[in-house]
Amino acid sequence: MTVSATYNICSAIDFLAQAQGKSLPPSWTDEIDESELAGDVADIARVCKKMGWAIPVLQQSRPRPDQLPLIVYDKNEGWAVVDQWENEHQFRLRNGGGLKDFDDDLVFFDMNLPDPLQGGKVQTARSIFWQAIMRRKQVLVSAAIATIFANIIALATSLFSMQVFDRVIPLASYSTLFVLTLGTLVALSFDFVLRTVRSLMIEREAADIDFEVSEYFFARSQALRMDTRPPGVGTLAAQLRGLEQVRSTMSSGSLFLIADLPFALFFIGFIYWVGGPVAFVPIISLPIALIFALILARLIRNGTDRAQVSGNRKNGLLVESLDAVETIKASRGGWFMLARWNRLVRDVHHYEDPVKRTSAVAQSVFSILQQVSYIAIIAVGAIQVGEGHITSGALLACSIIGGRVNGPLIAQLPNLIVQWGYAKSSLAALDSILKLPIERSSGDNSLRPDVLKGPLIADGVRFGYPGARESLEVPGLVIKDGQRIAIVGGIGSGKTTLLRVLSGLYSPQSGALKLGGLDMAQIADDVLRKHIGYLPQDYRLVNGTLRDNLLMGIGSTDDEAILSAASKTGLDQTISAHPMGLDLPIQEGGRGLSGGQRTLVGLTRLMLINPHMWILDEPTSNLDANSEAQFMDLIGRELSSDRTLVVVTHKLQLLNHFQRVIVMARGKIVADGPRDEVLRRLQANAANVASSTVHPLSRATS
Ligand SMILES: Nc1ncnc2c1ncn2[C@@H]1O[C@H](COP(=O)(O)OP(=O)(O)OP(=O)(O)O)[C@@H](O)[C@H]1O
Repeated sequence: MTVSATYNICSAIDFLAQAQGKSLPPSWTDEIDESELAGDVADIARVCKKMGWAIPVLQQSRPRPDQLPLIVYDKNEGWAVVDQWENEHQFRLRNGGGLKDFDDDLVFFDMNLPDPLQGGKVQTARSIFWQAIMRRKQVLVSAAIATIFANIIALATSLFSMQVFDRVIPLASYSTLFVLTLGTLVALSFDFVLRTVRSLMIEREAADIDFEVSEYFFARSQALRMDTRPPGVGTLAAQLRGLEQVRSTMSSGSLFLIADLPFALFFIGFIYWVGGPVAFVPIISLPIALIFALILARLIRNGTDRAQVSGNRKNGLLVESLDAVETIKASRGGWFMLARWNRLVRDVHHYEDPVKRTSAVAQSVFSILQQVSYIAIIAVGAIQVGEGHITSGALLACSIIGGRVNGPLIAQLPNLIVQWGYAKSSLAALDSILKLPIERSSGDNSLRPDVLKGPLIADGVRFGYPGARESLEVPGLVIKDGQRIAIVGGIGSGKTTLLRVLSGLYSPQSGALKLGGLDMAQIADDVLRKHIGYLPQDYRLVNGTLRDNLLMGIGSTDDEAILSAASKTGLDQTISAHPMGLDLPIQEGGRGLSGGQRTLVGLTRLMLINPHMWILDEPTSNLDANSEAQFMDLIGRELSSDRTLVVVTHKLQLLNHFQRVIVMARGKIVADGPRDEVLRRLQANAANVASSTVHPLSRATS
């Protein structure tokens, strides 16, 4: 053993996830109780079982180079991840690149970690639910077996009544009654246990399925490509909330009725056995009920779809009006928003009311059907008893079991169908989210170079926002390592769009972006984000503490490092001014800090990440003169000369800090070169329009 770079099983799995380019939930190890691990080779199976992952495959032979990375267990030293063969006898380890000797006692595991996005394959919402259900086949089979037994036991009460009527009452045989009563009670307790166990099993699995499916959809919504994201955030959120509808339909008690449906045939068979022609009643009434159910499902389909769409838009409007309440109040837009709200509420009712009416009528029809079928069983049964074909006990048994066929199933069918109608509409809305393209996969195929150096080149790049005219056209742009570039231009000239595309957040519709000679679209997301730090114009914070916001996506960093970075950006004043310091609470929507303070948070984050390339969108627009001077000082002193800096600014006085200036107009680069040369051209243009009061930049670029 050359280097003893071993970890416990959890950190080895973390390293493997890194090697496979998959991201595990940050707190996944919280689910593992250390005391459940024995510190032996079986720990890997214990962890996987606990996490619900596939049990890793034991590698039987000496690993081939193409099979790496693998998790390796050494009985003396514990767990590690081997990345590649270094030579015939040694492996290179994942962390720090240490070496490990190969020996026959090492145990290798091929572990396929789950990817929340399953490789980004487009699926339907239905198939995602279905896969999650099928992964729990064993539980479902057990539940089905419990259902079979519970339904067979259900015959006990009817057989009991039959025996009491036919044997006990005529002969006053109380000892028989005692035995029968006891036997039936025992059968009923079995029935109770089986049904309870079945409910608990299904509920537990439904919770697991919910966890798995909602994780998938949340991850998917986060991974949506920024440029193709639907503009309505509230509407999108409401579409995603459709999951709740599907889940509640799935886990509702009504689902058990579906499981019980096949037993209706079994019960009809029983009625035929006990009551002969009495069975014709449920044989006729059951299909009638099912046909009514299908008609109801068709009738409400359109209504649930439209009510769902209007409901989602209503939610979108609600989110928007609460988010933009300041603007709405300041511009007295309350009535305008209220009018839109009322229209949407009316729409929802317009589509929902027919669904409710149809379902109410269906409920009455089904209730009548139930009663008619009961009366018919008694009537037909009475004739059979009268003619001596069956006993009155048999008639009683038939009426009890007839109630099972026509009872809860028929009574709840309309409700279940309406629920299912909404669930189907929700699934369709979820499908429309699944059809949206997602960011580059972080899976196995992404490139994860150890060193990412070299110019950022935009070649024939074109980008347009959905539904908008082309916003950006860059035939050729080269940003070399270490350059300090300022981007200027009039309002709406495409500066922000250029930064979004250069930072890899928005993918161009055509052309290519190359970073260090690699196609940027191929570089793994986490590698790219570490290399390129982007500070948007309006830096938003998320609910949590200031520390959460500073460290989101960075991992654990000690407070000393945070405070040191904060002192460089000027955020330290905000931290020290608040009694809770780094634990200063940030409210939902990122409220709690001023615009300037938010920018400082973003800058401090970048200081902590220290990316190779800094792309900043108007970083000083919210800052006062002091903070601006501190910022310029920061980029002058703290940013080493190999760091690249691309900054959009409207402030001409900042240009002194940059060597190169790019001028944009109408989505195109209209000037690009050394600062002084470009400034001379801008000033010449400005002189031409000296009489105008328009800002020289906007004039020069128009
Ligand atoms: N999310 C969006 N959806 C549709 N069009 C957009 C979107 N964002 C920007 N645009 C359009 O793209 C064009 C360029 O916008 P961009 O934000 O890049 O301009 P800018 O130069 O950064 O402006 P400013 O100086 O005002 O920040 C504008 O015409 C704008 O209308």
